Amino acid sequence: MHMKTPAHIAVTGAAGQISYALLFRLIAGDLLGDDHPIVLHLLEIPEAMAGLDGVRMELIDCASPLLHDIVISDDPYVAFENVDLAFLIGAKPRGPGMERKDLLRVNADIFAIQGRALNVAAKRSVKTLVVGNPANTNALIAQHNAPDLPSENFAAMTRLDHNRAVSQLALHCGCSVNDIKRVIIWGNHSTTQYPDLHHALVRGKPALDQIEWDWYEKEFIPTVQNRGAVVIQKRGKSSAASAANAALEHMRNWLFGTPAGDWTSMTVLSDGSYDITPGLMFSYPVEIENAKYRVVQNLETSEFSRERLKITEAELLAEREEVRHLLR
Ligand SMILES: NC(=O)c1ccc[n+]([C@@H]2O[C@H](COP(=O)([O-])OP(=O)(O)OC[C@H]3O[C@@H](n4cnc5c(N)ncnc54)[C@H](O)[C@@H]3O)[C@@H](O)[C@H]2O)c1
Ligand SMILES: O=C(O)C[C@H](O)C(=O)O
Repeated sequence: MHMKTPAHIAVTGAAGQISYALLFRLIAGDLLGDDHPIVLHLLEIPEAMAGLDGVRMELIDCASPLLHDIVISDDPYVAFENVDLAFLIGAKPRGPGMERKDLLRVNADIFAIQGRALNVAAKRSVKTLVVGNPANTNALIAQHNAPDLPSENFAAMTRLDHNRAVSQLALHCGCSVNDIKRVIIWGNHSTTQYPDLHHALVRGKPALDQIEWDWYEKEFIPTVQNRGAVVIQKRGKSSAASAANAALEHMRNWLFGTPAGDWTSMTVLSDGSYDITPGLMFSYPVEIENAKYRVVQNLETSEFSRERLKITEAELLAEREEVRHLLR
């Protein structure tokens, strides 16, 4: 088989639990395929470098034909040198009883520093996915601190919420996830997010004609909004393997496109679509072609939807005020 030129992939928080679920899938070819070698660029804080060395040893112990090299560092300028893709995962997770925005003060600086490092060190075409919470506002900080990189190459992850919504709907309808299309997560990766089924299809027909409104409003929406907290309650730790899976699927769609007739949810810089303040990192339905996303336009929004879009927008505006000092 003809092997391609190695792709350089940065992963931050590389000794953490999401990365532990992601890295081994990357070197198994789950993102780029089994003809695409990978150089991993792993970033951690000094205290976690010993743990990261253990992860490096395990990666080597896989004898993966795709693993071309591993760079490990506690310096983002070293870790991000020449990278094509960056998964910004490293940040503190919330514990039981916390909201994700409680992490803003602790985590925001990380994304200013890493944005500046990407701006200097990464390939000009680097695609950056922010996973660390609060993901939308952290992505905004990273993007602002990387003014020389295209702003459309920064995104935050609402794909886990999207996947949770798809699975909940499939379970309720007694069908396969393959029968579900056009689910949307709007807004913030937080409890104000709006999981919208107004345009969703189940077996090719409108979802809202096949489910009871009461279930949609009183069970489905809160279940998706609170899924992360419930996993934390049960596991004592936040979702990790499902988060790694979502990060991989987000990046795969971003690189290779969304399937015909469907879209995905991705947090990107608002251009004012759907009357959302331009310049916020907001989750939208997107279609992707030739590695470029396009926000799906002209979807009708009911009054019920518009109210919820405003609630999640207001939360993002408030988060942005809190980190104003980190935005250029
Ligand atoms: N967007 C989503 O859907 C989603 C889903 C799950 C988790 N998360 C978030 O992802 C983040 C990571 O979660 P986790 O479970 O892997 O946490 P974890 O605590 O297991 O791992 C985080 C790692 O990041 C490292 N780290 C901290 N600061 C760093 C820095 N400046 N540079 C590099 N590394 C740094 C830590 O040393 C740690 O090893 C959390 O903020 C969590 O809330 C987001
Ligand atoms: O909920 C959390 O704090 C972790 C993550 O954002 C999730 O959605 O599982």
